Amino acid sequence: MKDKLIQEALEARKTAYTPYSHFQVGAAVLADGVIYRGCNIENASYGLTNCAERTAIFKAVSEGKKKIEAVAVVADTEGPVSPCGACRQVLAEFCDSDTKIYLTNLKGHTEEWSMSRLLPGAFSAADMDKEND
Ligand SMILES: O=c1ccn([C@H]2C[C@H](O)[C@@H](CO)O2)c(=O)[nH]1
Ligand SMILES: [Zn+2]
Repeated sequence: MKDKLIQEALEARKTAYTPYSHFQVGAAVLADGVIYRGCNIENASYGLTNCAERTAIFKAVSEGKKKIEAVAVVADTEGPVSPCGACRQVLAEFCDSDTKIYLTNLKGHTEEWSMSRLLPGAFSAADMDKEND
């Protein structure tokens, strides 16, 4: 599944919309036996850009898949790509702490991370259980 997921992330990367940064990223998430692809989608208003990881997760969730079982991300980076903080938090919402996250680059330099390593101490719904007011 690891190789398949990375292959799908590479395919997804080809659809990236990056007229501003020209930095293409691809992601793929596995949910209930189905792989959802995502690419980064930029905007003339730069801050509205959506990363590849979030595109893939949002596609899965919008199809009713709220449990992500594995993730792959690829970009043309020196070493394995490093997801941004926003994507780490969004991944944490739908992954378990031991969910495997495959980070790689075009040379095939791949690292296998866990969700909890990618974002230690993620904010979660449990943090809101306490009475605040
Ligand atoms: O993990 C990452 C890091 C960056 N980007 C995108 C956002 C923007 O389009 C471009 C440059 O930051 O790369 C992703 O999609 N995922
Ligand atoms: Zn991101």
